This record gives sequence, C-alpha cells and structure tokens, in this order.
Amino acid sequence: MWCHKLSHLQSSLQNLAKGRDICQALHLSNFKSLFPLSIHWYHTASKSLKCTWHQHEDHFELQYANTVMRFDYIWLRDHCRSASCYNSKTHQRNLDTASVDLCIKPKTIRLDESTLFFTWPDGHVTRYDLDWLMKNSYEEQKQKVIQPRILWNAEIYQQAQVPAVDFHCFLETNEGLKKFLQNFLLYGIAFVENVPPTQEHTEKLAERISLIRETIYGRMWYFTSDFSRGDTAYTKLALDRHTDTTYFQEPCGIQVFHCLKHEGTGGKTLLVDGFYAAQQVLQKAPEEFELLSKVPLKHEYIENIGECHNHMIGVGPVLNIYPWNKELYLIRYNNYDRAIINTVPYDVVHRWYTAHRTLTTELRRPENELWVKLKPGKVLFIDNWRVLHGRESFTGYRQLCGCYLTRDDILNTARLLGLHA
Ligand SMILES: C[N+](C)(C)CCCC[C@H](N)C(=O)O
Ligand SMILES: O=C(O)CCC(=O)C(=O)O
Ligand SMILES: [Fe+2]
Repeated sequence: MWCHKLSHLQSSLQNLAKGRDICQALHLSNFKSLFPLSIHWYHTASKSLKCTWHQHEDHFELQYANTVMRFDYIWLRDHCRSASCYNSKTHQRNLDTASVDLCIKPKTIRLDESTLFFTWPDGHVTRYDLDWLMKNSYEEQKQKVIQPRILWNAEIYQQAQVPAVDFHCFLETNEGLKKFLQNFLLYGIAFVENVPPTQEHTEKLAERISLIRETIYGRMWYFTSDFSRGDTAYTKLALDRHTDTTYFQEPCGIQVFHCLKHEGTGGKTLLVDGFYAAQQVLQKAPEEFELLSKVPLKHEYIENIGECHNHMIGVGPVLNIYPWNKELYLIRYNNYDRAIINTVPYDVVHRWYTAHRTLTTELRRPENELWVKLKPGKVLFIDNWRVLHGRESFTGYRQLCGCYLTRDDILNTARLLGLHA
C-alpha cells in the first residue's frame, strides 16, 4: 500500500488553480451587466481579476472571474482556516461547529488584494483567498465531474485500442501502474498480461492497487463448476449481465478475474458498460432514469449449502447519482439476486418495471456487448460499480481465481499518483 504524500497532492492542486485563473481571466468582458443596481456593491481589482461583493443580511455574495457565488455566513465561519480553527498539518477542523451561532453575521468584511477578511462578532478574523473560495464554492463544484470517464459500447472500446499493461511494468514501475489505473478509471475495465497463472501472483497484483475485500466468498477465491456454494456462478450455466454483491449495503468496488485453466468450450466473458446504457436511458426517457435513481430496492443472498449459511441484504436504487450534478457513481443491477419488491406502491411499481425494461433493453443491445475469452496470464479488473459482467455457458474443466477490492483504496492509489479520481 501507499503512504500519504499530501504535499504532492497539494502542489498539483495549486497548479490546477493557476491554470484556471488564466482561462477565466479571458471570460470577464461582460460581467458588469450582471449587477443589480439597487444595492451597494464593492468593486475591487485583485491581481488581474476583478472582484465584486455584497454583504447581504443572511449571506455573502461574490462575483469573481465571471462566477456568481453565494456563501452562507455559518459556512464562512465553519471553514475558517486560521490556526485556531483548522490544523493545516493534519487537514482537520479544530473548530467546534456546534458552538457557532447559526445566525452568525460578520461585523465587517474587507478585501485586500486577493484576500477577503471577515471579522466576526467575537473579534475572530477569518481570511479567504478569492481563488480558494471560488475553487471550493458550490457553484464551481456543480460544474465539475467527480470522475472523468469514457462511456463505451463494443466499437468505442475496440477502437480505443486500450493496451494491457505488462505484469512486471505494473508491479515494478509507477508509469505502468499509472497507465493501468488511468485505463481503469476511464473505461471501468483494465487488463494486466503476462501474469504467472497462479492465485499467489493474482493476489500480488491486487495488493499493488488496493486492499482485498474479504467477503463471505473468502479473501482470494478460487472456483470451478463444483456446486460448492449456493450460487449459479459455481455451475456451467450461462450468466446474464449483472453486477456482483448487489445484496451488500455497499457492493464490492472492484472484481478481479484470472482464468487459470479451461479445457473445454464456451465460457467467454461478457462485459457491458452500465453507465453507457444508463446514459442512453437518460437521453431517451429522462423520467425513467430519475425513477431508477429514486426507487430503493432490496437484493438478497440466501445460502444454506453444507457448512455455508448466509443471509445478506442490500438496499439501494439501481442507479445511484450525486444529487448536485446528477453524475452516476454506482449501478446495482442483478436480476438474479433482486429480492421481493414490497416497499413501492403499485402505480410506482408499474412505472419502475417500465424503466427497468428500458435500461435492460439498452444493456442487452448487441452493439453494447464486449466479449472476451479470459486466458491464463491475462488478469481482468472490473469496476463493479459501473461495468456489468456475465458469461457464456461452458463445457469441461474451468478454473477461475480472483478477489474483490475496496473502492476507496484503489482511488487513493490513483490520487497519490496524480490522477483525477
Ligand atoms: C465471484 N464469486 C464466485 C466469488 C462470487 C459470485 C457471486 C455471485 C452472486 N450471484 C453475485 O452476483 O454477487
Ligand atoms: O464464471 C465467470 O466467468 C463469472 C461468474 C460470475 O459472474 C462471478 O463469479 O461473479
Ligand atoms: Fe458475477
């Protein structure tokens, strides 16, 4: 695992902010026309960017770099970066927010160069750099994507010719690891090749990018069609596209597959970008997209086979989106493991089935299906919050090993390498 290198992260954030100033300075020409005439505005030139602000009764309004931003006074007090309110070494808040009057108002506000000074009733002074305020404002944040992605169907993915990363490159170089993670973040799938076909080597790969998430299936799993567990994965049957562990309150973030052996026919792996399909639903039937993002459902796993006794339940909508920018972050789709729907009134149920059908139609379009035959030596990583997998039925002896990984920790690794995650 990686240790924290926050200074590195900070300096890349600073570079990002500098680049932004230059871009936004170019868009300043008509910002004056936005001002209401009836209230008193303060105009100041800071560096090259003009800034105008107004102290309203219940909030602070700032126009800077062509952006109109509003800040609640409690927010401005809460985010104070002074040494007594914030520990800049640990990046943690010292201030006890509950001790601040919810209706707090600054006694005075003044701007000096590019720094705003708020003096609070008890005399405490909070200072904010204009660029910091802008970067951290809601207005800025809602324009941004949390996770840049390339949504794909089979043709888009194949044309992109995303290369697999070599085993040694992945394990021994930061470039190899970074390339791999960049592919994974953009497409939701990525391959490592030339891996010795053993469970130990597969485990080593997994540990390079994240933490293994131990589950009811074990830490590293290793399975054949031996009916050893109460799930169709342990048969030779075809499996339609799905995401795994929908019956966990937090479905596993990443699935790793390594086919160690197959002597027989069939058994190809199916991959479908769930976010591409959801995007199609959003375009064709936005109210159905919304319904799929609002109606919570249960998924369930009940197992009573030999020594294995499990009963897992996970609740959540099929599509999970960030409310401020509507960006998708998780699809929970498994028709096998979907539990009884009894938390939704009948008229909504009907609309939900219609919406689910629309999504299923998109997910099942042949042009959205990427089929790959997993071979010993080639390890597949799947973003289980985004990309659905399935398999063709097969004959003969087939051995698959792999594991689940935690999502937070793969993103941690990616961020520390300077990637946007
Ligand atoms: C991958 N491994 C064989 C360990 C488990 C398979 C679990 C399959 C289950 N129906 C699900 O979708 O979650
Ligand atoms: O056998 C396979 O290729 C995959 C089965 C499956 O869906 C799983 O193990 O999660
Ligand atoms: Fe699965």
